[in-house]
Amino acid sequence: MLRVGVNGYGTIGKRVADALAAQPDMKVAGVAKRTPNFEATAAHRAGYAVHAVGDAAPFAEADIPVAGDLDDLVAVSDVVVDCTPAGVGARNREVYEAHDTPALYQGGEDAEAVGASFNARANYDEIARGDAEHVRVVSCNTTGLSRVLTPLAEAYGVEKTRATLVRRGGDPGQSDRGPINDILPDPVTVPSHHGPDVNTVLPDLDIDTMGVTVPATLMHLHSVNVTLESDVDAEAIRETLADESRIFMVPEHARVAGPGHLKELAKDAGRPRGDLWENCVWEESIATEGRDLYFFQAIHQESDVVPENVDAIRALVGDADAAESVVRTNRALGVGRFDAPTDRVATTGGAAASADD
Ligand SMILES: NC(=O)C1=CN([C@@H]2O[C@H](COP(=O)(O)OP(=O)(O)OC[C@H]3O[C@@H](n4cnc5c(N)ncnc54)[C@H](OP(=O)(O)O)[C@@H]3O)[C@@H](O)[C@H]2O)C=CC1
Ligand SMILES: O=C(OP(=O)(O)O)[C@H](O)COP(=O)(O)O
Repeated sequence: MLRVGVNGYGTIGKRVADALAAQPDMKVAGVAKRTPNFEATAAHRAGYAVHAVGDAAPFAEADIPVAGDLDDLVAVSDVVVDCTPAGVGARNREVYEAHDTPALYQGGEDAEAVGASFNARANYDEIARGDAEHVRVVSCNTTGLSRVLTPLAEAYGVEKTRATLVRRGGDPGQSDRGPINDILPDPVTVPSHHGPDVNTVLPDLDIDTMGVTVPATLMHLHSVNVTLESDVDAEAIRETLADESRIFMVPEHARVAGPGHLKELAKDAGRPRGDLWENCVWEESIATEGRDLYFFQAIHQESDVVPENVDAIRALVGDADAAESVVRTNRALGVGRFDAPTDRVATTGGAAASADD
């Protein structure tokens, strides 16, 4: 049983902790946080040992028992998943190294500084075979691009990818970043950092990306053009992507217009926090013109990296291979499954859809 510490219990950290707790081969050794806010209370109520980073007194005032400090958490962890804000993880590395404890970092950390980057579909085996002790799980947009481009490259060869990322302005809970009322080239420099970030896990891929930030919070939206190495028809692409466990092929009959509907679908299906761990690719958007492929996909930035963190732990210290880990992670979380009535609509058309047709 792998004991995993989670340092930083916010948007990503709390989701990673819950995903780890669901795994048959892992347990949450504890979580660390600086301030005893509502999330710290929720962590305590979820049964996670709460460790205080810095002054522990405010936790006592908030009736949150403290199991120790960050050092104490690392001492009882086989692996630590750092989910602190961008750039903070790099500062925590020395604590993990002092305990000789392998650690995962998130996409906000500098790829060069961490040294190795991870995406289960793109490079699980490379990380598992390697000797990296500190690995960065690539960010949500890079996760979404890597997951879809890897199978396309494997099946057809990819000559060039061009993607425009319409990025949400901030997460629903990030009120300090709003209110937002603009449309920004972001970054205004082209290509954006996303292409090189994809190259940290797919080094040979020729990809250019552009970023735009908009007044939205629910999901990112990608407009993707891939020039393949051979002519292909849209049906073959649909079949290839439908085989990917972490790609949800949004069917036309579901009448999903955008992230608003997708989040409703996830909540109706009883997903925790309305999370969508999968890339959401609109089936009807898939179009081909000779060797050129076009499609739209939506990425739930708060959760698509969560199963990746679970797999990255096994790649780092576990004994499972890529296929085993992904199956185990997906099964424990319910990735690719929508249990409520929407499941019938999403997969087979079901009674609801036929009534509408
Ligand atoms: N949100 C997103 O859309 C995505 C974020 N990421 C990446 O994930 C990482 C975390 O982001 P996110 O979860 O959104 O950030 P949040 O701000 O939501 O959460 C950060 C957490 O870390 C805690 N924290 C802050 N400083 C420290 C510290 N020194 N030690 C321990 N805990 C600390 C914060 O609470 P407190 O201050 O109370 O301790 C909070 O619990 C970043 O690298 C980000 O780039 C990746 C993909 C998507
Ligand atoms: O979109 C993200 O990063 P990315 O666009 O750099 O891949 C992550 O969701 C983090 O975004 P943020 O830095 O706007 O919180």
